[in-house]
Amino acid sequence: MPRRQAEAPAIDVRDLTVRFDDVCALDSVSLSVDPGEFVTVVGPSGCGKTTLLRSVGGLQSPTAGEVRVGGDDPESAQDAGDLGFVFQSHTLFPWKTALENVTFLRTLAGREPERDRARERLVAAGLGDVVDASPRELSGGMCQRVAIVRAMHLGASTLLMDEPFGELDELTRYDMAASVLDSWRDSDRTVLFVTHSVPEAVLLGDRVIVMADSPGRIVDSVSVSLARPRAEATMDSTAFTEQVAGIRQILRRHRTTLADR
Ligand SMILES: Nc1ncnc2c1ncn2[C@@H]1O[C@H](COP(=O)(O)OP(=O)(O)OP(=O)(O)O)[C@@H](O)[C@H]1O
Repeated sequence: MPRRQAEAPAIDVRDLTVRFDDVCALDSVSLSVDPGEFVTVVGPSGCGKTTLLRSVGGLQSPTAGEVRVGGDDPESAQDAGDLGFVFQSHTLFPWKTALENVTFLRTLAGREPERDRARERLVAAGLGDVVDASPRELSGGMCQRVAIVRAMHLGASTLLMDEPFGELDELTRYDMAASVLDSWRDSDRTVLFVTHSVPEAVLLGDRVIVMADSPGRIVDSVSVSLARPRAEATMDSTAFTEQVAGIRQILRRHRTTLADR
């Protein structure tokens, strides 16, 4: 019998509440993500985006509610190599080269390292000259790119990305966005992607989840009606500008000021 339940959502979050002492980071959040869907999450600082991602990844226990990944609990999904992560700051192994960092997670998950393919991915990410360099020889942005390549190379069916482009300069940001979109299109991978940038959320996502704070909650889910494939030029279209403006309006409507708290 296949381990994955065919009809199960890739990610199923039900009535998830996470409290830290007197902070309600997430208040009864529910979210269902279809297999193969690319879902982006935006919201003000402190609204619980990272807590949501960490909960889906099994790195944060719920105070109440439930999280399933492909029908399993997140810990089992992670053990099976079904979950890949990219965090705001990279978590490379300092004693391994860029290439070894990319192949090592596959080995840990019991898969073939596919070194040649890993090398190709690094070259495509503009890292061809530093394949054999160690992280301490690379800039922060280069390390972050290695971490993104590593997550894509792992081949996990669900990828959780938390502000992965935060450390990258403007142009590299769009190069990496294009690379993530290419890799996603060529797979049946599900992506949950947190960003502070509404344009980035619209450029990448099939759907944008809009969150608000105090308490952290989902206030809207907006389908992105732009055709794929999308590229930097997509951002010049009127349809793109309108979607971005619509989401910014939702964010503004739910914005709390310090005086509201
Ligand atoms: N381990 C923790 N202990 C105590 N409070 C925490 C912890 N983790 C998060 N919080 C609090 O929970 C709330 C949500 O934090 P979280 O990092 O999920 O927000 P975020 O939307 O990702 O923020 P940002 O956009 O600034 O990264 C914040 O008020 C934060 O201070």
